[in-house]
Amino acid sequence: MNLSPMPLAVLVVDAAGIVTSWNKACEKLAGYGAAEIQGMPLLHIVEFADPPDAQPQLAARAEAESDAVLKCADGRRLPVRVMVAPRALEPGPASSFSVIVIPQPGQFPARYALIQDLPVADIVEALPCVFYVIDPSGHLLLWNRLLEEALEMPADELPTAKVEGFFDARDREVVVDNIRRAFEHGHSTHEAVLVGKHGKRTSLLFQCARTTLGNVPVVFGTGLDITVRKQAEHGLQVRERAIYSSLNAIVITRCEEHEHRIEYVNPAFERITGYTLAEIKGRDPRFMRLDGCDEDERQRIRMALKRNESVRAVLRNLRKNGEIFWNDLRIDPVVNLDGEISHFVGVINDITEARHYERRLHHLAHHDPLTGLANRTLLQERLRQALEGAAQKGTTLALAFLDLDNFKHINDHFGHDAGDAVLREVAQRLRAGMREDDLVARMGGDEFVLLLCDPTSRAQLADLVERIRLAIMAPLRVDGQEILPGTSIGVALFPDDGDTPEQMMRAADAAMYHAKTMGKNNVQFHSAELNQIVHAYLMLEANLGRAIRERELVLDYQPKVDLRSGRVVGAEALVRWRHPVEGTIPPDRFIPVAEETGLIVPLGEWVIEETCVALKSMAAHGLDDFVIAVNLSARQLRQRQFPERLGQTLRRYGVDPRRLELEVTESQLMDQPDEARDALAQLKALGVRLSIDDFGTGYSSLSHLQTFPVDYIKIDRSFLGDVGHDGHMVITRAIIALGHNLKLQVIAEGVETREQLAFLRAHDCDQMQGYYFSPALSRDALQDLLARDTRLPD
Ligand SMILES: Nc1nc2c(ncn2[C@@H]2O[C@H](COP(=O)(O)O[C@H]3[C@@H](O)[C@H](n4cnc5c(=O)[nH]c(N)nc54)O[C@@H]3COP(=O)(O)O)[C@@H](O)[C@H]2O)c(=O)[nH]1
Repeated sequence: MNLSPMPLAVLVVDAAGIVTSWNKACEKLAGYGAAEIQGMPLLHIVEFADPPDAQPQLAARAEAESDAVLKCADGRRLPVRVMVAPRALEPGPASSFSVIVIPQPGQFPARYALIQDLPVADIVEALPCVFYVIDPSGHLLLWNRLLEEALEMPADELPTAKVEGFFDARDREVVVDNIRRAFEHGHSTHEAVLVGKHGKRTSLLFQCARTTLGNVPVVFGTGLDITVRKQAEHGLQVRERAIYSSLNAIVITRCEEHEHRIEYVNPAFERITGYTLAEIKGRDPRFMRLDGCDEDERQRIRMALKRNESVRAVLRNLRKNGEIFWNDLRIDPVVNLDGEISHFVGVINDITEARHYERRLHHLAHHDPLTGLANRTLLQERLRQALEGAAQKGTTLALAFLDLDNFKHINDHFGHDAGDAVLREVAQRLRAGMREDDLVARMGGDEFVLLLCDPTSRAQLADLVERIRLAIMAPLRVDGQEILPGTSIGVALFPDDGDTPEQMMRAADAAMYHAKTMGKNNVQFHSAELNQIVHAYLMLEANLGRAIRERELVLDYQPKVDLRSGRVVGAEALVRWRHPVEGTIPPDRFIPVAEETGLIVPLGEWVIEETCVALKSMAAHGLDDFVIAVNLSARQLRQRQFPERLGQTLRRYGVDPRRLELEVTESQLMDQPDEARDALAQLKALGVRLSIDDFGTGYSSLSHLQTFPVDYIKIDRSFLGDVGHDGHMVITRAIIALGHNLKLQVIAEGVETREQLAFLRAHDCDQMQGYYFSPALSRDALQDLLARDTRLPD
């Protein structure tokens, strides 16, 4: 080992205490040459202070400090302290020792005497920091390799460059100031960034001191590379600013023995909660909790904190002003440099607005916007829950489907605003009739549903539903006009009619359909037979459209006979459905379905076209005064474009309008007499004939009757039923007289017996129609009958 650069005096001795080597500092201190000392026993030059008889072996002095005297070459006895260090890394007896000799205080040689031989240049080069010497002109006189590396400049370029140019422009003024201060006051300290020739940036902490080289005052010093620390500091600052500026509230708690105390909250926390850091520092963050709420979430947080785990929870907290806010909270443990969890950081996201919005959306998704009632989705959810609950508890449940009667008519006649007002009022009436636990829903259009939990008995349920029906029937005024709503109600019961939502809905729907077909405005309970009826009805509905398209419908014609001449003067066209499987289906089974579904419009158009074909064919056979009557449905009559379309059809087929008769029932006319009168007037203007069918059943007032532009009235066949029945005969006679008074021809329908015929003839009725003469015939059969000029016998 080369001991020469060491400033301490060190001797190396073997286990026997013989000097094997020593350093320059030792030479200087004791004044011996190397050759003199080599091989000398240590005790010849070092005299330990302890008495000779108690002197321990050298090994025993290891790691201990002893007072001694160094016997110098010039005879001086220098008081010293001696340290003996075994020269072995492993434990066990050492084979040699380092003996460090340190002069006692006050005995030290001049400070630099020990180091004057040290290689200063090497030391400066090896310094772990930048070294520099600057002259008063601001140029470098001396520097080390680290400075060259930082400046990315070769040694020969450095002396000519001014020092301030080595720095970042922002630091130059400070640098110059600090160099000047060191010249003036002897020292200065500053941080600055050195910028290398190729852009390398090094942050340095400069320590400057003044000295003189010869006569030249200089500033010299070191620059410690603090780039890494600066970057770390910068990173910390950025993170601190980020926490400070975060829109999410951040709370940092210190955790000590499972206690959590607030140490820091950022401005967003202060803004969201209303509490300042000063107010809540040291408190447990749970002081914001809302008692009695979100217990499960809070329990999850407690468990996670106990296990030092991250946790996310959504709970309600209280702001300082007492307001509740929804807190989407994320808590994470913070590990310190020792790997221990010292803190927790909580990020609070105020999701109150989002929650409200979510709730609103949820409400919108589950409620009908017009009435505020539950919608189909919510009904299905609640029905499922209610069925599960009832099954568990063994209770009953009722589901009632309500469909407003003639709602389309309300809309068409009073306008959509009035329709909406009716729906809102009906919703209100339904709500008023329900208990807290029951549910009222609107399925869309004019369909409502009631979910009635655990009705006490079927009779009471029937009573309740009937009261609801009556409540809905109460007149209401919209824009000064009186509207009379009505409803058909179908009821299904759990467990009798189904035990799944789908079965219950189907059963209630079927019962409601049945109520419709039973003449509307009534209540029907579901039953097995009803199911079949409704099934058949629905099948009919599904197949009728196809029947029209596939031409499965046919027209038969029932002859009408002039009672005076006995001649066939016309016929009534009656539609039949030749069903490929079920055979002939009579019109009174499918016409109401067609009415209900709107299919009556295309069906009615087809009937008129078919009648035109028949009339054209008859005209071709010379029967150009023959009249065919067709039945008009209420919907057809209400259609605004109907008269125009009829005119086009007649023209297209080249049919004389006087050959076509349109039959409209008395009740259709009396439903809305003013509208009916206008519609009839337009039809009359085309030139067609008009008759009032089923006369006597629709309670028309004479004043109305006078104003309808019709040609015939047809006495309803119920009045002819029993000729011996006084009341019927009186009515029939009166209708004939009334018709003649109004200059109308009177037709009797459903004539089945000779007695009826005789009665009609006796009372001067104009025409008859009925099985007595002929049932409805095919077109060919009718043409045959006409060709043979078959007449009614006298
Ligand atoms: N809108 C449309 N309605 C139509 C059309 N075709 C028929 N209908 C209506 O269907 C109802 C039933 O008609 P239908 O089963 O054809 O019965 C008619 C006759 O067959 C029957 N009739 C005729 N004579 C007698 C008789 O002596 N006795 C007796 N018991 N019944 C008899 O009466 C029905 C005709 O009635 P009406 O229309 O009132 O003249 C019926 O309401 C038809 O209107 C159509 O194309 N469109």
